[in-house]
Amino acid sequence: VPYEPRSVAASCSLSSKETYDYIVVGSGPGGLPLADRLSEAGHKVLLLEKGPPSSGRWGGTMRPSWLSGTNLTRFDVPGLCNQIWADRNGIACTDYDQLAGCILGGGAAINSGLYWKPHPDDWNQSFPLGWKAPDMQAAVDKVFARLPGTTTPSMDGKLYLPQGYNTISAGLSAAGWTSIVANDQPDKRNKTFSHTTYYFSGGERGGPMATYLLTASQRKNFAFWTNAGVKRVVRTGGHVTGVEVECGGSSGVISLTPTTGRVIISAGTFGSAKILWRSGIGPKDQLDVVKQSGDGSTMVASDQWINVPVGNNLYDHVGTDLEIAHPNVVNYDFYAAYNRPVQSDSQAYLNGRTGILAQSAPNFGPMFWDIITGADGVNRHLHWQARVEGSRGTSMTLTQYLGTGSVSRGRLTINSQLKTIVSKSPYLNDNNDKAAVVQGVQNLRDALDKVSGLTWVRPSKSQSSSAFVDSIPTTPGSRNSNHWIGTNKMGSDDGRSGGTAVVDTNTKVYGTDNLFVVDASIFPGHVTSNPTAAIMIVAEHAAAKILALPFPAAA
Ligand SMILES: Cc1cc2nc3c(=O)[nH]c(=O)nc-3n(C[C@H](O)[C@H](O)[C@H](O)COP(=O)(O)OP(=O)(O)OC[C@H]3O[C@@H](n4cnc5c(N)ncnc54)[C@H](O)[C@@H]3O)c2cc1C
Repeated sequence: VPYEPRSVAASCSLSSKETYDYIVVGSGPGGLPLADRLSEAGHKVLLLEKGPPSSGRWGGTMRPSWLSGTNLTRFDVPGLCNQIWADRNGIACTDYDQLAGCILGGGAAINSGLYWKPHPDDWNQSFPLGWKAPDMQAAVDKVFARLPGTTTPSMDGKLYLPQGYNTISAGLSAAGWTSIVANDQPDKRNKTFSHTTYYFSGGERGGPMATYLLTASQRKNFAFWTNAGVKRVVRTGGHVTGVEVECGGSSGVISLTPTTGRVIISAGTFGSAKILWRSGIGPKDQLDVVKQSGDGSTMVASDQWINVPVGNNLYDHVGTDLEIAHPNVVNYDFYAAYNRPVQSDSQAYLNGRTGILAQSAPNFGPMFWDIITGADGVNRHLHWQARVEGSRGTSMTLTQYLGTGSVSRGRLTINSQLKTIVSKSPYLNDNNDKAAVVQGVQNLRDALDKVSGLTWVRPSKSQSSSAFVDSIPTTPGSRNSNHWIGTNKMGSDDGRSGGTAVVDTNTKVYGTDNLFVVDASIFPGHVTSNPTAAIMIVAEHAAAKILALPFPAAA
């Protein structure tokens, strides 16, 4: 029943004649802050989520037997996050060729919870005017006031199995890299290292589902439905009047408040592009594919199509995995913790939210950073994350992400089964991007060279950094980081007239007057580190901009 404060989502009600001031599509780190801020401002808001509930708080039920009788699911326990690699049935979206969460919370229900205040360059290098670092500070503060994050997720304040962290950080320190508290010093991301910051709280995942969604759900002017997927927006020219929703095997149209209603699409880098294409918004070649698909007979007429470059500007952190081994490193079997947990560990977690299972699998840390200035004068940011995982019992994998400053881009397209496809890989299409990755690998090898007892597994001692980087294919299968951005790029260069942008600097889709996109898909370029915090910050900033926008005059 809509409009009652609730602890679980209502089921969809397609015959409802209710109208809404805002319909927010998608409950990831983009959609949840929006839904909260818009309802906080007194508007009548409906949040539509395609997937099922995740966290026990919201009625989720997927749990191993040792969580029976609790209100916890696999999504709530940080140490069980690796389960996504073992079993993603009913959790991952099936209509993309890449991994994404189609579940309440989106990526924030299934990810490892790594959580970073962005470096000023993250905004300044690629975001448009109005979205530079000083403009974003208020939104940064709002997000971190709601969700401060922690470097010690276990409720006893201890870090468990820190041997890997200690080994690598001692090596970096000896090589002159500096220890920082990452979220206290977001501008220090050059030859620095820190403990891992998570958005977890109370020993559980928490995150936007336990903050923004919680406050929204307490308002009578807020409703949310799970298992309710949006097929397309319904529009007349540039004015959206509602959304077509599919749930429980049927479909129907949920309408906006006439004239002043608005739709915010926050369905993620793949999902938001797909909804736009199905709504007749995108490049002609992609709309032609939709026209030929099962959607064709009910698709908006071609003279109503809005030609903007949806799907271009696709990017993801370029992942490059190195592996070392060291006798001090202690491995923990997080996969076994699902069905056969070490009794003392599961009890510690259940009794007081303490121990190794309050930390993300597979035991991350340290995190470290490097900035490489390219021959083109651009500063490229490298984020490194170490985790206890690899081919040996004493291995650690050191993953390098190339983010801020990278200029390579790919393309997302849609096929006739309406599945989104990464048709042009976005990794290392630019020589200076590649040179930064190679230099970063070399800098790390130099830094860890003197660590006594450390063995390089990958690359081997004899392989050059350049040959090593060349040996890894530049395909999503070998390089993806699951940090996809960019398909609905934000900018002031209107994509209808040869520009690169799909949404303007108020996040409104060009050619429409009440359709917005707010999620990772609007990022013009990447940020330095794992993007969840940055996406929430973008959502806070967008909420303020959208709330300040005047409504169109009544016809
Ligand atoms: C395995 C994994 C690990 C990761 N680890 C980290 C990490 O540790 N730290 C970090 O910062 N980032 C991490 N990320 C990345 C991060 O989770 C994503 O960048 C982020 O969730 C994207 O946010 P979003 O709001 O743009 O989209 P999403 O989180 O993808 O949310 C989109 C939501 O929209 C819903 N949706 C889609 N289509 C429709 C539709 N048609 N109708 C209704 N609803 C729809 C989806 O079900 C989903 O809930 C990870 C990602 C993955 C997959």
